[in-house]
Amino acid sequence: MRIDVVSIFPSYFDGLTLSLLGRAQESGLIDLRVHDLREWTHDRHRTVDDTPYGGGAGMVMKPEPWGEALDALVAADGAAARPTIVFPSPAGEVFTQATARTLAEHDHLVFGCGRYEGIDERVFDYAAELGDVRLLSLGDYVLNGGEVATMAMVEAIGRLIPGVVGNPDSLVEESHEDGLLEYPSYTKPSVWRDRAVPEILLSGDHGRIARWRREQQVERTAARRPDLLDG
Ligand SMILES: Nc1ncccc1[N+](=O)[O-]
Repeated sequence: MRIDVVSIFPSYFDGLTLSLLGRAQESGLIDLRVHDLREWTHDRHRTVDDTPYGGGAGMVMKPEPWGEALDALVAADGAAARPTIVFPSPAGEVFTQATARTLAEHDHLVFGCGRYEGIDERVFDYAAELGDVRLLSLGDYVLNGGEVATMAMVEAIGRLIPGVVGNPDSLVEESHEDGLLEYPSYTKPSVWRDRAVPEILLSGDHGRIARWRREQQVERTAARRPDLLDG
């Protein structure tokens, strides 16, 4: 999978080159390319924003640099399939594990990180000519830009790509994989500060252990995320 990220703070993504995703990039499973939006400005101040039409506080990201960036990144893709172009936004649909699974199937993702009060709306419209546009949100709160959300989404998507995570079984029994929160985990010592590991887990009875774990999943989900049980 190729992932292009466009941001005015490209160094934000240095973290993605570490550990799991770092190894995936070395092995060629993920081709991550981070770009500075200012590469596509032509004035001395490398301007990327301006005041909003209609008034209002803050600044809006200008369409021109985004248009040139998208042209460069999608065209570079050659005749390949249309990319999916993600704009992280609090005004987007919520990004979930299901979204991550879907996007992990794609060959080329482009992430456009907005800053300020956002990106000129015509950019999303133009982007739809180049690829499948998705405005996605991590949740109902406001960050200063799309970079942190892009880090989270790239990690959630990247780890689902076959070969990125050492043991694929560890992807199966995770929260949200089966619509429930994951069961509690324990390791040695069997007693720690007078707290013992549940006896059932020491029994060796794998059938009973599986049933206990499922009960724990349902109990925890009902207590912490009853909304997941409505589905
Ligand atoms: N919550 C957000 N706030 C600002 C930019 C992006 C966001 N998001 O969740 O994708």
